[in-house]
Amino acid sequence: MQQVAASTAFIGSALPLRRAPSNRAGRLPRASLVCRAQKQDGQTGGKRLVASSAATLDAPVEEGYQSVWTASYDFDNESPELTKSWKKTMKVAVTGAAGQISNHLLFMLASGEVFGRDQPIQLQLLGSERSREALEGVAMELEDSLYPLLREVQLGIDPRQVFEGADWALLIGAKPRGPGMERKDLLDINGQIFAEQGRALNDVASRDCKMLVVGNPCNTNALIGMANAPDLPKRNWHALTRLDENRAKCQLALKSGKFYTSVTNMTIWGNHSTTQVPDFVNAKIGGKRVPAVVKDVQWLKEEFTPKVANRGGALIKKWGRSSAASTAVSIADHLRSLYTPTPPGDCFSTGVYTEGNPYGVDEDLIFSMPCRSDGDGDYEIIDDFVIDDWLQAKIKETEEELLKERDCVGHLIPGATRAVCMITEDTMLPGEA
Ligand SMILES: NC(=O)c1ccc[n+]([C@@H]2O[C@H](COP(=O)([O-])OP(=O)(O)OC[C@H]3O[C@@H](n4cnc5c(N)ncnc54)[C@H](O)[C@@H]3O)[C@@H](O)[C@H]2O)c1
Repeated sequence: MQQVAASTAFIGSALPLRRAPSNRAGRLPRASLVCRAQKQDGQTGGKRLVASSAATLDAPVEEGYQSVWTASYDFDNESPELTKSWKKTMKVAVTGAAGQISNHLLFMLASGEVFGRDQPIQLQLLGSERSREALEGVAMELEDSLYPLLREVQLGIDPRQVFEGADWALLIGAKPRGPGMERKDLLDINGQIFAEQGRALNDVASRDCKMLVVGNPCNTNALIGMANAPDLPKRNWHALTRLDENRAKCQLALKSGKFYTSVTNMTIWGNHSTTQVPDFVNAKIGGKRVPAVVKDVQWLKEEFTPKVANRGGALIKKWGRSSAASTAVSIADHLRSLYTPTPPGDCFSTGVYTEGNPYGVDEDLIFSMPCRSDGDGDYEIIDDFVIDDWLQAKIKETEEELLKERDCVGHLIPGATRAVCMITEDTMLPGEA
């Protein structure tokens, strides 16, 4: 018998979940709940365990202490060789965990199809006050799915607790644009969320934590998060543009009549907005440059680009809600691209910090660029893309939009020299109708 103890924190009244691996014989863990009270230790800054007792979920907690739900368990393991082959548990924090995108993504993460079938994970799920109940529902579904790699699930509404020790933070939760809300208001409202989450990650996440911002406007939210997390590596911040890349590949495959896997070296430049630039100049179909295969240059310039950039809005019109499944798939693709060596001559798109970029883009933005990886979780910007006049002008346009966005959120960026919002036009996000 091997004993494994794990602890999980839920602040509030929800039931924590945990999953110890079942062994080959299919035995499941025996779980027992223990309620603990913890208080911030004034001297060390760490948490000090002050009480531990079997208790009910409603047990009163002394003032100044936080109630922390801890699940600990024993389980029979007659197959130690199996667990020896597993990697160290990866802690993956997900925000907006009760939302539409997460509803698809969490199950992909727990199944092992993203980080690998030998990679146990712990999910640390952040919801908003309003989504507490829904979050518990999500957790119940995860528990019922019996994923052997899912070792533990933590639920909470305080980023400082949910991000504790995170190796990855998938920052999906954000407020949608309400009726009559202008883009600059959205930038401010969501920017505040990401400033707070950046500070929390800075304080409690793993020192090598990687962040993927999905919540819109994702490039500028990532910039705000990064600026508020000075102790974490800036290159570890990503903004999701993989959905746009996938959409672009789909359109080129449809136009050329070739299977989508033949579309390679496809990148999206710039902002995840309607100014994004799907790059058909460098993309290839069957190893040939796109314009050599799709000879209709007018279609490439005038139809392909807006089709990709407005795909989200078109989908909302048809379906009445925004893309969630394909976004979750693109998040999984994004993560896999960082853990799989990029084939020679190919690339993937991600919004990354522009410091030292080889394309002359302003050096203090989160900007989508062509990247490659050795499969170690890190990446490099590919420096030999051909930038013709058409591409140059388009890249400039999306860069200018991001510079304006940055000025609008100067009040959320420590040390920013400009905080003047000059956004008058109301550019849409790709997911807006
Ligand atoms: N980058 C991309 O390619 C891309 C694609 C699609 C959607 N998005 C964006 O992703 C975001 C989420 O989309 P969705 O469809 O899942 O939305 P959703 O409304 O279904 O879910 C969002 C969830 O986030 C929660 N939330 C709000 N503020 C929070 C906070 N401060 N902390 C934690 N949780 C919080 C909400 O309660 C809600 O449950 C939106 O901003 C959307 O625009 C980005």
